[in-house]
Amino acid sequence: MPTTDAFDPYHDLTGDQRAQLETYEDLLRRYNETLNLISPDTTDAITERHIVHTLALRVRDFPAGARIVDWGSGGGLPAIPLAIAYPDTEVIAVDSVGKKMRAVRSMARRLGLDNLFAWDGRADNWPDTAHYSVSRATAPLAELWQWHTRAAAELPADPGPTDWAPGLITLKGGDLSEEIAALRAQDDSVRIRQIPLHALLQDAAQHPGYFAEKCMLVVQRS
Ligand SMILES: C[S@@+](CC[C@H](N)C(=O)[O-])C[C@H]1O[C@@H](n2cnc3c(N)ncnc32)[C@H](O)[C@@H]1O
Repeated sequence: MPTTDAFDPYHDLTGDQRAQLETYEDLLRRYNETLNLISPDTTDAITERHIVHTLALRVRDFPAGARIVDWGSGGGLPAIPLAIAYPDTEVIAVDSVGKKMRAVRSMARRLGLDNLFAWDGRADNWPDTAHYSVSRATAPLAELWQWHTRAAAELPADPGPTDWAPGLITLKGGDLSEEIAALRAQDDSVRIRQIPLHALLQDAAQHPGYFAEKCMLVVQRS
């Protein structure tokens, strides 16, 4: 894993990928005028609050051929930034609100993303499999882990040295001790790691204070 003070969430991205991320920001702002995809308080800081935040997941990589499901994707976060950053993966946005998934499909089409799919329905009914689960601000950890384990498939090859091991990687905020305890009570075979975002994003964020209470929680089978 890169040292936290050197991490750049945009590392390795081509000019085209950076342009796609900018276009996504514009689309998100525009679609948000009629749909509740992101909090209106954040539309002036989309890069930091939504793109940098979700690209923190790039502290490790997702290998080519991986299938990544984003539970409760809303306006495509983190699904769309990941689909842009990892064009050789398949990313599936899942959300129970049909109009949000229609917006995600429409944005994906405009962005020329053919590796991004959107499925509308409840997460526990998703009928497919994935190697990785990601999520931001959707459900308690124990519930996310249930969704992940029901859908989890084995990676066809071992992940590379800079890749995530298969599992759940979720972005959360606040005091997580109760959520973590609830997951341990449900399944004591899991390994849980907490990565604080304040240190990780201190060079990438204009206002690192925003990430003071935020972290990435990584859950894997031990
Ligand atoms: C707070 S929003 C977060 C959206 C997005 N992940 C983000 O970070 O901007 C939570 C989303 O999860 C969806 N959601 C909540 N429970 C769900 C469930 N059981 N199945 C599918 N989607 C769900 C909601 O419809 C909502 O769009």
